[in-house]
Amino acid sequence: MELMVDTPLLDTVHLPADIREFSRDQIKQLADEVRSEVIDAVSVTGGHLGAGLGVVELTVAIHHVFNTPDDKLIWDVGHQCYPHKVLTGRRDRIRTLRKGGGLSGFTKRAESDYDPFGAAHSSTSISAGMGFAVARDLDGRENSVISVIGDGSITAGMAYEAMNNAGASDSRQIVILNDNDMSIAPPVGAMSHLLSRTVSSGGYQALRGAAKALVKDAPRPIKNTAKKAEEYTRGMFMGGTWFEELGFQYIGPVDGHDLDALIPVLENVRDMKTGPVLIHVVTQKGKGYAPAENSADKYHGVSKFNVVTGEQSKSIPNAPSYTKVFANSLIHEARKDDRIVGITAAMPGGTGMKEFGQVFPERMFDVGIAEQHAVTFAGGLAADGYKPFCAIYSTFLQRGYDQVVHDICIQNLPVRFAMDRAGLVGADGPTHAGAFDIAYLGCLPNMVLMAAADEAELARMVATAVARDDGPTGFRYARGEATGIEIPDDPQPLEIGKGRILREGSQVAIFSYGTRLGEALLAAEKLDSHGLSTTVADARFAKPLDSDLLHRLAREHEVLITIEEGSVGGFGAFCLHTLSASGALDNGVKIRTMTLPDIFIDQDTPEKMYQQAGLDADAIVERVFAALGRAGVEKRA
Ligand SMILES: Cc1ncc(C[n+]2csc(CCOP(=O)(O)OP(=O)(O)O)c2C)c(N)n1
Ligand SMILES: CC(=O)[C@@H](O)[C@H](O)COP(=O)(O)O
Ligand SMILES: [Mg+2]
Repeated sequence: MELMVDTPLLDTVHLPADIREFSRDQIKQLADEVRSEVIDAVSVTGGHLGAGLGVVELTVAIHHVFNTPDDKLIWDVGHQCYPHKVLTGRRDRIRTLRKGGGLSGFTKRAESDYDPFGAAHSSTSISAGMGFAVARDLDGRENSVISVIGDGSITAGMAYEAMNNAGASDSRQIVILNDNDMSIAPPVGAMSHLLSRTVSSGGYQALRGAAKALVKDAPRPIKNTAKKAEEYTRGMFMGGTWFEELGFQYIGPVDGHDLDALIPVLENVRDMKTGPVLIHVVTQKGKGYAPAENSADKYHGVSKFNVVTGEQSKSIPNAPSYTKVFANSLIHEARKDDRIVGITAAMPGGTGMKEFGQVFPERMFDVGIAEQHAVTFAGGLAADGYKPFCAIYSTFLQRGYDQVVHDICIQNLPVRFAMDRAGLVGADGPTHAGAFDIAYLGCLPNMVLMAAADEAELARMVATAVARDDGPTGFRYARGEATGIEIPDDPQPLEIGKGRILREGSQVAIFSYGTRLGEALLAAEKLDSHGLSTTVADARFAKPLDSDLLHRLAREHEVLITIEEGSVGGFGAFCLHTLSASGALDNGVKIRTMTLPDIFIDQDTPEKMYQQAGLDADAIVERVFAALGRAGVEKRA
């Protein structure tokens, strides 16, 4: 491995066992070297930087004090785990982060014994930790279980479910609350206010000041006692009470960058053999790297960057992102209709709700990492006459699924679900793929489902969703850049359940749903060159399907291909159900459904992932040839 930074101490460390006997000064030097290594590595890989920089000292201290991997260390979300990976035998691969065949950008069981539980969706660590703690107790083991959860992630309902259960149990579990007063954007909600009051209360500060003055020149033993008294007072003033009422022993807040404070606290907690403990650690997201510290988002997610200047490499886009098109379209519609409101679950930037909120600050709501609440909150708004657009990535909407069924569809409430990141998303890998929304929403009565094949279609689908006020609507669109085609100035609503034909042929029909349309048109060109006249149609709707169009394609062609950027059980299945119900399959049409394979696909570039998934133009051609029993086309280069 080519060393990019000067890390003489880190070079001697392969696993945490190598740092257990380090002196305090060595631990401090090691933390500095780990920080340099992470900055250098992410400058070439891109990825999540700010969160990891904020937990460098905490990571080194935990692995120094606890006997990992026997002591279980569970990271919430896992985007902050790069320092952890550097210290747990993966430094040699750290520059493969988020690349095809490389390290995952999150913790992953299959990757290391030091990753006892995978993550990426937030707020799971306390629940998982309790599972490990109870298993330990049932086995009669003595290991520690440490869950590290951020101030953003602890706002999600699942964290309260876990604390409610853990707080009432006598299972020894350590929860470290990493409070950096940031989520992806600044944190929102009452919990965030409670935490930020923790160290800033007037009364606490006054008492602290008086105590400090009293013991300023006192001998060390008195100073130490005063320090303990100060810590206890601090905890009593604030959040500590709240957590203690839940059954956790609260310790903190502790400066998460001060190893002289951190290590003794971790050692004490390690040696306590009592019930659940919550250590409130205060850190700074992006700590130790000025460009991150000084940026609004603390370099939460970055592309490759220049280490000296912090300047990120930006590719010049040929087209706006689908997110941008969504935001602009919603703003355009909201200017005409003041009943339109926008909702995000802690992702204003990623969903485009930030732009919407800049124009309509009183009509945009960031509810924190709380997708379940976001959905039913939207339901309440819709039930009382508003037109809520719930902008939640496809993958994160999974967190609010029962709310979609129970609160929205059964009551047939006109909530609009704007599902960004549909399909495969690249570097974030399987945990973030928007693979299942067609299947999990298409099976729900009352739901209308659309997929945008390009940005003009997305703009029309936003208009369609605005116009549909008699039930729930979902529309999906891909991560990243759109196609560059022109967007209508005043997009008109689509006719519900109507698809469109883009290319007429007579032997093969490709019925596409979503942005695979581009590959379908490419495949049609290739098939034509092999003498196979090919029709290409865009379904636009997975529910209700354009049944007339589907039956026409099945009736007038020898081969019918359906294709979607979704799992089995989605658009293709709906087509098969429809054709089988009418008996149209009896006429011998050779129908082949092309979906994502029934596996979780590891990270790579989206193009490579779709190639692996068998959803690119060559794969379409191959499926047609196979259906016709003809020799396959020349193998792709
Ligand atoms: C269920 C879910 N919703 C949204 C996200 C997107 N997300 C990733 S990190 C993050 C913020 C986490 O904030 P915090 O827990 O405070 O960690 P920090 O980045 O501050 O270290 C969000 C919203 C997610 N990973 N999981
Ligand atoms: C860690 C996490 O869940 C988010 O940061 C996510 O990686 C954002 O995804 P996008 O980069 O597609 O917005
Ligand atoms: Mg945070």
